Amino acid sequence: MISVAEALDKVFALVAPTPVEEVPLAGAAGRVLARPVSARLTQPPFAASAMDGYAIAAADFHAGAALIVIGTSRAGEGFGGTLAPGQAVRIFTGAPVPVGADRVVIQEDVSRDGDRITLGDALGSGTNIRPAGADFAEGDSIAAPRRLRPADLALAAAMNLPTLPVHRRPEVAIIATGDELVMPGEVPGPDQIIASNAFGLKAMVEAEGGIGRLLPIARDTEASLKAVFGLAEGADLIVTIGGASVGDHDLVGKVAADLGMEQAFYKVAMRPGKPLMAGRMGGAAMIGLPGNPVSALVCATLFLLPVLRVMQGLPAGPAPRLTGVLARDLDSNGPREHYMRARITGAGLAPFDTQDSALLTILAEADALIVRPPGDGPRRAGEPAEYIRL
Ligand SMILES: Nc1nc2c(c(=O)[nH]1)N[C@H]1C(S)=C(S)[C@@H](COP(=O)(O)OP(=O)(O)OC[C@H]3O[C@@H](n4cnc5c(N)ncnc54)[C@H](O)[C@@H]3O)O[C@H]1N2
Ligand code: MOO
Repeated sequence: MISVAEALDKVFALVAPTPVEEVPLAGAAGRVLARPVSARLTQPPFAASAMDGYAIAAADFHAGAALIVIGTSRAGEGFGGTLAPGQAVRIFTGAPVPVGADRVVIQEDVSRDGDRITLGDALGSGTNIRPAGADFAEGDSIAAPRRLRPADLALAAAMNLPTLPVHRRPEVAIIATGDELVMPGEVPGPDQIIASNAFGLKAMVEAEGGIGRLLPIARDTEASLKAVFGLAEGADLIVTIGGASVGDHDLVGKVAADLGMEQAFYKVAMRPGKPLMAGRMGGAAMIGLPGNPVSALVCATLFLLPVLRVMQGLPAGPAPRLTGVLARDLDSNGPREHYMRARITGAGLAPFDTQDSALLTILAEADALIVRPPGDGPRRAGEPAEYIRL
């Protein structure tokens, strides 16, 4: 059995970034910028007032100065003339600072009588002027690759970039397998349960920037599995759930091989998630997840999300790990890397008493996976431990 790190490298080797497409800013949130983009203009394009007040010359900046107001500069319409010492221009936030003015005195520090103003006794020290280019200059760039956050979109808009080059959303076909499964809302037979994993997986795929395509449930026959694999045509990645283990009805590996899958690995030294497989199948990468709900979603956290990032042009790397302290003692770990469902509490990381990989209620309550290396000795409360945030 290979380690989680080795398996992850093999999964990364199965995929490449998707092609680049140009999308309107309004649809670019969460997408990954594919190449650097440059500002088409300078911001602010002119020296601008940061406050509402009066623009004056430096020579007049002293308490009690009496000045004549000769015009107005407001955002969208500046003052066309030149200001001389002894003069002031009424100015508003965002407006161009007139030629000849060196600072803006806020209106709270000024008394006005008709066209005359007198500066007060306690004047603030700042110029209240934002120089041209204070934010960015024409040609300045946003680096790539980069997951676009709201502030990035506002910045790109300010740079006068109406569209951005991003990687196409990877399309992920999700195939649940098993005779025991029916869809939510259906009435299960006496030996049946509801297919749940695919809904969690689709949500994970979409939160990471991909498109999740739920295919019909494949039954435990070669013909049914083959038919559903056929429906995955065109996907960048095929994810199967279940049928991965060693039982007589675990057919995913066999059918995938019959359909030409080149297997990169089968079985990983991890808990949960041991019967994980991956390979390439036709034009797509394929990841075969174990059927137990927690195993499927933990494997997706460790493999599917990182691989989706790579497919969108982001650097290859494992699920980010943080360090916390244990809220209670832990027994020694076995030979597989253990991802323990845990809660982050005031006292530290508190693993749930039961770690059965079938229990979705526990996973839904968990906000961390404590990572225990293979063979890790017993641990005491208060010792540091690595974890993955859920
Ligand atoms: N003799 C052995 N038996 C098992 C081994 C082993 O090494 N030797 N490994 C166990 C481990 S670990 C896991 S994990 C499971 C994984 O098995 P499969 O991937 O073949 O999964 P299934 O048998 O199809 O299903 C397991 C379990 O999960 C339920 N399931 C499946 N799909 C869904 C779904 N879409 N939504 C909700 N629940 C689902 C299924 O009904 C089963 O209860 O194998 C162990 N056995
Ligand atoms: O490893 Mo299985 O994935 O324990 O439930």
